[in-house]
Amino acid sequence: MAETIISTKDLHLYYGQNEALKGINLTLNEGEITALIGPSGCGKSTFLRCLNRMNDLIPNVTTTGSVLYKEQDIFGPKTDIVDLRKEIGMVFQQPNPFPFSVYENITYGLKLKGIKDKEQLDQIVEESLKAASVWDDVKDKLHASALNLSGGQQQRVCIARVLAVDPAIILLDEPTSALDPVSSGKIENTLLELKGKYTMVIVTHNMSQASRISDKTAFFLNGDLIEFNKTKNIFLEPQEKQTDDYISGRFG
Ligand SMILES: Nc1ncnc2c1ncn2[C@@H]1O[C@H](COP(=O)(O)OP(=O)(O)OP(=O)(O)O)[C@@H](O)[C@H]1O
Repeated sequence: MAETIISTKDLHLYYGQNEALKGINLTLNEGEITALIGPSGCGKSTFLRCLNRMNDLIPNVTTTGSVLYKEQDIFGPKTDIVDLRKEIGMVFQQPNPFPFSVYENITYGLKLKGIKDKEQLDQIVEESLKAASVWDDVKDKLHASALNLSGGQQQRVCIARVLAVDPAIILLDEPTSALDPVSSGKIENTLLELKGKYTMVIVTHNMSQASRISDKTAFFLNGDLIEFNKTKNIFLEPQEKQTDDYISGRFG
């Protein structure tokens, strides 16, 4: 039986008066990839950002309900946000490496964690870049600016940066939508290789991407979670008419 790693209970989120999430109950299992799908504006990114309290950075946001990570409510007083975001890392739509070298991008979070030993840093840099399948591309330019890499390479460096601090969960908000098909394919392969070791949640508009890489799929519509099931079931035998309409392109 797969173990639950994070679950939301009656999660509501309001931007001012606008209710963007309307009571979401969702349980994610360790080591699985879950795809969040649904038309634009239905709350996928908002939900994703709840999982590591990224919405705290947005003014005028009210959240009710709970997000239990390893059985503790992340909105509770015991949560250290910096630690939480190391354990639950995030990769964004636009590759956003820091304007430093590749090496410094990867060691940034490690130095914040107090790791200073050069040998240890070198080792984690190599391991993280290898795990993100970008080592061969960058091993000869570790000290050149990450901004000089291609978009796809930058995105894989961003994944390596998240991996370096040893997260449990990786949140990915449309990580390939700004990339060409070859780079997107490389990211997908990277995610498949990381599956099992990390729990991943990916927002995607690309139905074939969701069906290729995810174990489970959650379909959102207007702030509601309409259907959540094994990806195969969602795509082959959706239980709800709205899911069927969406995946067969009748709206959205
Ligand atoms: N920072 C914000 N301030 C105010 N309203 C917001 C903010 N971010 C999102 N919203 C609103 O919340 C709702 C859900 O948006 P969200 O970005 O979560 O949807 P989405 O499903 O991820 O959309 P997309 O697929 O276009 O990225 C929308 O009505 C959106 O306008």
